[in-house]
Amino acid sequence: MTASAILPSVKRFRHPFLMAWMRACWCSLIQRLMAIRLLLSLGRRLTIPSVLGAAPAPFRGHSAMVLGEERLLVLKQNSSPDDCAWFLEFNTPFIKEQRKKLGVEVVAWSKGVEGDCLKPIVISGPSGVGKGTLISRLMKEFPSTFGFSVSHTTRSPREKEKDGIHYHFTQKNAMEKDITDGKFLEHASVHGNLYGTSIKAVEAVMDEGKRCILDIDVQGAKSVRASSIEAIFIFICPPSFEELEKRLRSRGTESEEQIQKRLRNARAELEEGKTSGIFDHLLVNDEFESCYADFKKLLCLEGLNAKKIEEITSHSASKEDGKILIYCGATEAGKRPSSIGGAPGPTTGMKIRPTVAPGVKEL
Ligand SMILES: Nc1ncnc2c1ncn2[C@@H]1O[C@H](COP(=O)(O)OP(=O)(O)OP(=O)(O)O)[C@@H](O)[C@H]1O
Ligand SMILES: Nc1nc2c(ncn2[C@@H]2O[C@H](COP(=O)(O)O)[C@@H](O)[C@H]2O)c(=O)[nH]1
Repeated sequence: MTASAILPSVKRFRHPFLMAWMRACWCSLIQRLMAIRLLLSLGRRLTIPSVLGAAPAPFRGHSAMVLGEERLLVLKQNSSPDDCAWFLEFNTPFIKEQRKKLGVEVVAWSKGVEGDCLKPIVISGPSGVGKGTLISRLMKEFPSTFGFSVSHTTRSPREKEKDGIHYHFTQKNAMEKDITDGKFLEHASVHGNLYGTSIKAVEAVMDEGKRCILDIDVQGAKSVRASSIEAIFIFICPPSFEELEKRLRSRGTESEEQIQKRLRNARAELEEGKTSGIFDHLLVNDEFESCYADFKKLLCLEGLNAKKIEEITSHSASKEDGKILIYCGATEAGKRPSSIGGAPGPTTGMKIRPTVAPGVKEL
């Protein structure tokens, strides 16, 4: 029996985060009864929130603790290290923004990702400038360092494109539903089709311990910039508009109508890429080898400069089966928590340590 099965009987007494916790987790009967008692004791009319984000698979057995006034840390029992820590956010900046935007109560899941992951890399630029070529080369040279975030799109596959590798090819209705359900980090209508980065796509790369690369358009880059994800934003420019057109035509994958549309959009994208302030770096892809060398230099420098997670002093939490998960709390009052990001993406900076006995441990 899932927690949602008991919801009708307590609908008069609703509390956003407790109800979402009960609905989303498979809690034990005792936990459910305790939660109902708590709800009854609240004695006021509250609302059931919409649950956003890619939720953990249903699980039995967990421990949980409230972190500050923003989120709940849920530790799944008997799960692999890359799937044991989840955050249910109920009052983070993202939640406040969504609440305002959607006009309803919301909570959101964010998966806890172990380690001090290096910042994801967002690459944008007009169609045909060579983003894909640069990324392929990088992935080929450093296959265990970088991982590509496989986007969803409603456009038809090109001849050599494979589902799940180049894109997740999907239908508009299905993608729109997933967007409404909060499963996407960002999405945009590009050249007449829907494109988007699912939270799962980014998590899949992080679960492999790799640095995530996103090839997305300028609108998508703007959305990621506005989110809590800390990434490096790179805009690729062509040496000239004529050369861009030449490359787009020589690729031979678009109809004349599509080429015209992409070239029209390129003018606006180039303008925005250069002037909007979204991008940390602009790279001109003129001679390929020299551009690729600059691209690598830039990533290497950023890697060295990547902000280290601060030392952790506050929260800690226990997990059964001989493992303790230590949550990175704020170091000083007023400083932001040292775990990074959060819904609509994963929360990085978790530290999971094996130990001889379960129990809460101070660092
Ligand atoms: N520096 C370069 N000089 C000449 N040709 C290039 C260069 N870089 C890439 N190309 C070629 O330009 C064409 C477009 O490149 P690519 O497909 O990588 O562009 P893209 O930016 O990923 O496009 P889209 O946004 O449509 O996916 C390809 O045929 C590629 O081989
Ligand atoms: N906002 C997003 N834009 C995306 C995503 N995946 C790809 N793109 C951009 O779309 C255009 C066209 O791509 P094509 O494969 O049809 O040539 C290109 O600029 C990509 O950067 C995404 O997930 N979100």
